[in-house]
Amino acid sequence: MTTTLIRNGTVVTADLTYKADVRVENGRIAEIGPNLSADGATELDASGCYVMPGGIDPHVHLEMPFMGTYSSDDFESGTRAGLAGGTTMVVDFCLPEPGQSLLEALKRWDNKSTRANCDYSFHMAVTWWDKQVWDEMETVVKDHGINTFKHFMAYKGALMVNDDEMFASFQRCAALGALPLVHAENGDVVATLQQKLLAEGNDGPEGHAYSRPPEVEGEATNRAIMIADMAGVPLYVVHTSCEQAHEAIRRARQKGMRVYGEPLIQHLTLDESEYFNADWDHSARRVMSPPFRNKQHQDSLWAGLQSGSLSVVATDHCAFTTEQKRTGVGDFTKIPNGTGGLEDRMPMLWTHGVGTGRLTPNEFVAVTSTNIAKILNIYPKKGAILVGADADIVVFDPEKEKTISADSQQSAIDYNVFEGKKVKGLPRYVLTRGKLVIDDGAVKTEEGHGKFVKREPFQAVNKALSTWKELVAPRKVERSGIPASGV
Ligand SMILES: NC(=O)NCCC(=O)O
Ligand SMILES: [Zn+2]
Ligand SMILES: [Zn+2]
Repeated sequence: MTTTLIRNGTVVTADLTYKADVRVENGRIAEIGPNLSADGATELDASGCYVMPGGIDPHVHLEMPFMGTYSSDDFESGTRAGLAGGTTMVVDFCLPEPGQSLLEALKRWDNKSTRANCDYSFHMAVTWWDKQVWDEMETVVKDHGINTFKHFMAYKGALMVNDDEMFASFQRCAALGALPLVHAENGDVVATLQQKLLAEGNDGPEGHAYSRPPEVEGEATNRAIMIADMAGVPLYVVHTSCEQAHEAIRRARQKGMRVYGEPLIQHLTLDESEYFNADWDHSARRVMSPPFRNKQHQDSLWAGLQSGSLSVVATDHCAFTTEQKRTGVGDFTKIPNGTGGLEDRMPMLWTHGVGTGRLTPNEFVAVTSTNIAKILNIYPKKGAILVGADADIVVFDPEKEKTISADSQQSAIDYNVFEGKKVKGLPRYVLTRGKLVIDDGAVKTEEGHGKFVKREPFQAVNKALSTWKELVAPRKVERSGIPASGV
């Protein structure tokens, strides 16, 4: 493999900013320092740019079977879109059908992902529960390198699990050194509100937003946090969209609980007015769960990123075409839930975060890459600019501008929820394990270059929690002089 020298840039990591060149050899970072010699390396000029760890998007659904169809970006177009925007690793969700073996489902995901242009990993979803699932969770962790398990508290009658199943699975995660994830919405309340709205003739896409008020998310988030605490396991809450859910996470963290919240770039930058557009297609294209919220909720999410109560910015990239969305004409509950964002997460967050002074460049790196690398137990292989780390690097030009448009995007769908938004801050170069794939606007991705990233269990937080749990476990009180039974 070629040697590459990234020259004259400013290295920005989650905790440091300094001028240095970066040498890449055999897919890894080989040397970092001032004025490194070229030695026949291909040189990339990073003058005026920041040299940062490539983004990690821990929440994507590529070719996801959902609501009677499949999301339209697969591992090829999805990872190409990610790379174009500076994201060099994605984590998808393996979804067993109810009753299906977790290991069977994994085979399907292994087949789909061979087309990936960048490295990837999987979360395993727990979509049903019995002894087989309990058994297979161990194989998933120990033999397949998957240390995260997702639980849907919504999508009643499809992916949803109940509290008893969730508690059992969380306890299993604790024993295996794995991290449970939750989609936190009260699925029973949502289902009831959906039926009520439809009965009242409220069948348009705005009905989707009305059926999922912030309270259904706040309640479920708090419930999941309490269940995780009782199981003695950390918790990761995906797509945190509102103050009610953020409040529950903030409160738990202040009490010392290990709970991580993940806002999406969509919730940070788009609001609920999208659902009241007179154009049905416009609103339906933005139907996702949880729905977009108002400005107060957005302010809460930004504050969470600034103060550290929220940890990661993701996309939940789950892209459906306009035609697919139209399945829900006359019944909003049939509109496939999901929006795109993989190509736009980094530029949109830079523009609306760093560009407005809400985030520092170091905080930007933390929430797009380093924090999630630590949570997933893949740091510093990923999420770092350090000698020995994988050369997943974005050379980011803070002056480069564009207007987002579906006409020029990599995603396979026919629209973009950020259409018309101006961004300032874009990749000049992107390297995935040392391979230059975005070269000053030219896309040179290689299908199949991406490799599965195994993740070890028992990260430090699990160990700390299990030590504490053992210390405070119920213990029988040994008594002398027990009185005779009263019976
Ligand atoms: N978020 C969404 O609407 N679609 C993808 C599936 C999920 O994450 O809930
Ligand atoms: Zn979800
Ligand atoms: Zn999702």
